[in-house]
Amino acid sequence: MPILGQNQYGKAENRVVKITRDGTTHHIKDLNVSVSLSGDMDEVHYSGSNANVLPTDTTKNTVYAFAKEHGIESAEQFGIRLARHFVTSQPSIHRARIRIEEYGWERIENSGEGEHSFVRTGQETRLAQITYDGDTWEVVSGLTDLTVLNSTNSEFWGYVKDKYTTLPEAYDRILATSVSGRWRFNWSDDDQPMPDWDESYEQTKQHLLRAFAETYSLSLQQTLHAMGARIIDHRAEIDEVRFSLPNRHHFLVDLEPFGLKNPTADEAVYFAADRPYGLIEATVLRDGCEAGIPADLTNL
Ligand SMILES: O=c1[nH]c(=O)c2[nH]c(=O)[nH]c2[nH]1
Repeated sequence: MPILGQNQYGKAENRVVKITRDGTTHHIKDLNVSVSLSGDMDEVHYSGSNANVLPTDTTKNTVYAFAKEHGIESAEQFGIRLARHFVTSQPSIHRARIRIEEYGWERIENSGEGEHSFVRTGQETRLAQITYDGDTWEVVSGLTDLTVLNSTNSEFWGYVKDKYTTLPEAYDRILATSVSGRWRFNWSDDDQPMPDWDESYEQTKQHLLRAFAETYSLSLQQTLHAMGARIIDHRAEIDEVRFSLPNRHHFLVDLEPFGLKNPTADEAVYFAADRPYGLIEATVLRDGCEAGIPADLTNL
């Protein structure tokens, strides 16, 4: 009989919005939570016996009940609580992986009573993935869709040229990307003090933004490394950072046909291409640590 391989199951994309009322000032948490469990699941696959199966519907209910019962302190904290619950409460479940996307909301200042109006932030989506096997924790946090641009301090030249190379060397170009990043924490067991997840997230985001802004770039690869290195150097709780950076090319438009010089000393007009795009991906590791974040971030 063919043998069952790796398997996992759970409820994906539970959309949880929690409003907390502090008098007339309200707070909002907006998450997309995916639960994935594995354990003694041979029988349900081989014979259809559901004796070991906690229904995916129950995992969904647990997400909502925990949001009410325990609150959502941070995406990581919420994921840790859920993972611990599934693994410790069900003998047939040996491993839980919780993936969370968090959408940001900003307050709209209004002149009416109370603070209860919000606008979705156009910035990044925050990400967290928590994996627990009853013994060891792995927490990988990150973000996606954080779009950044430097309008100077970027060059690209001195590259390999073959008979297909047409790219002109650039000594002053736009460097733009939409940052997708993941970082792995070295917190792995309950005896270690837990990081302050929100503080860590905010600081890590500031470090990667500062490194992007402050690096005089000779390639997006160099900028990527500077972003990762700055995080490793400043955040002791993080051992590994991986980025996937699409190079959002901006091409100077040829305006000669219209008798216009482009660029001029103080103005330039670009065509912002959406595809194809260069895709620059790399991991930056703390010395002596092993990589754990998969090469393809869509697999995380
Ligand atoms: O920063 C860059 N890195 C590359 O590898 C590359 N390749 C390319 O065509 N443009 C760029 N820019």
